[in-house]
Amino acid sequence: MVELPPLRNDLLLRAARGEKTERAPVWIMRQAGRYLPEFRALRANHEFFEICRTPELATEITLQPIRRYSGLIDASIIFSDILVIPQAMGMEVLMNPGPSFPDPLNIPADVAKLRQNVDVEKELGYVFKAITQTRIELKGEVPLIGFCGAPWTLFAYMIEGGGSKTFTKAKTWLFKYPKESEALLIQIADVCVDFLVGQVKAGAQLLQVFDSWAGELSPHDFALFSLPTLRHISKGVREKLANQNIPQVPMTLFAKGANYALGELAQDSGYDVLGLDWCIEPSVARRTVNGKVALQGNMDPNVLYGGREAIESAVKRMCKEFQDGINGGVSAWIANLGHGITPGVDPEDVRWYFECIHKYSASKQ
Ligand SMILES: Cc1c2[nH]c(c1CCC(=O)O)Cc1[nH]c(c(CCC(=O)O)c1C)Cc1[nH]c(c(CCC(=O)O)c1C)Cc1[nH]c(c(C)c1CCC(=O)O)C2
Repeated sequence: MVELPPLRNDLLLRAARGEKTERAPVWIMRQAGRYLPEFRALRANHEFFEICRTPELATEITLQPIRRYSGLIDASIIFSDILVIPQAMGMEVLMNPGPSFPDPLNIPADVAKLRQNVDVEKELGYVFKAITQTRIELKGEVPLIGFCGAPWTLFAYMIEGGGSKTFTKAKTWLFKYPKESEALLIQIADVCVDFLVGQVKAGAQLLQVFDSWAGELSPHDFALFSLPTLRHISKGVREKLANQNIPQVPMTLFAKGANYALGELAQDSGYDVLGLDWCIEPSVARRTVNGKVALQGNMDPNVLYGGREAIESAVKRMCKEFQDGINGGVSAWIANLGHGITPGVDPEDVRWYFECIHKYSASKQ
């Protein structure tokens, strides 16, 4: 491993480990994205996956929000996409403008077309290079988050061939071919484990798993088809890091829409932080997880379209909901949105959001 600059702002890592912090660390999902003019300018000249595969470009985009919001933002997240795993498994994925798979998995026999035993160094080494380069260029200003998609969410894309409103095809697999589905889900989870371990080796300081479609499953089916693969990932990553004498990093799970499973996820899923969407009151989430994990979230991203007053009052209320009442500080909370930021938000309103988090989450000594 190359020598990387030491971290100068560890607020995110302390909160992720469950510590009370002087104020909430803050970052936003999709913080390097289309709402930023500097992103759109670079994106105008390059294909989406070309940027992902070119470490210099991925590094540059990762750093854009860090530069713009220097001193206000407490984490960077490597610029990439959850769909690089299906690509590593041998599938073609286009982005036009949403993701689309020209040749999705139609029947279980199609799984044979996938690359077995994926060599992540070979297929995804470009992400590792981007991570190391970003760590060097960050000069320790904020920690760098690595990530991957959760098996159920990736399975859904690989079978639907893109986004979906009904998930009919993916669910046909679950209910018609449950054994084959479980096998494919674990096959994906194994790639996730190696990919996440490789990201830590390259310099990622926290890992986040995105189960964006968790809320499409019933609680029963989430427990049957998604949760075992999420556990497989947390356990597998920790074991592989331990075996290779690599220090552990905190792990976050964002299972969007799976608020029904919060209690169980907090108990024993192996994640240190649970991400929340905006459909649950923070105070309810706090009671449910009962101090067993840190929480991340959860303002509705659309509040950012509502102007400064709306943003301030939503942040103020959210901070109060997450506060533990001792001296107004926050315990184990990472401020974020409840999902990714969308195009069209004014970057200056995002600055205001960060400023409000700093103001209202600070402990009053
Ligand atoms: C489901 C999912 C995807 N990708 C991702 C998820 C999980 C999180 C979530 O639920 O939103 C995760 C993701 N995608 C991207 C990141 C980069 C890091 C970050 O800034 O958060 C991360 C963490 C960049 C991106 N990924 C994508 C863009 C925009 C594409 C563009 O530049 O044209 C960015 C900045 C494209 C993408 N990628 C995906 C979709 C559905 C789309 C198109 C629609 C959309 O933009 O929201 C798949």
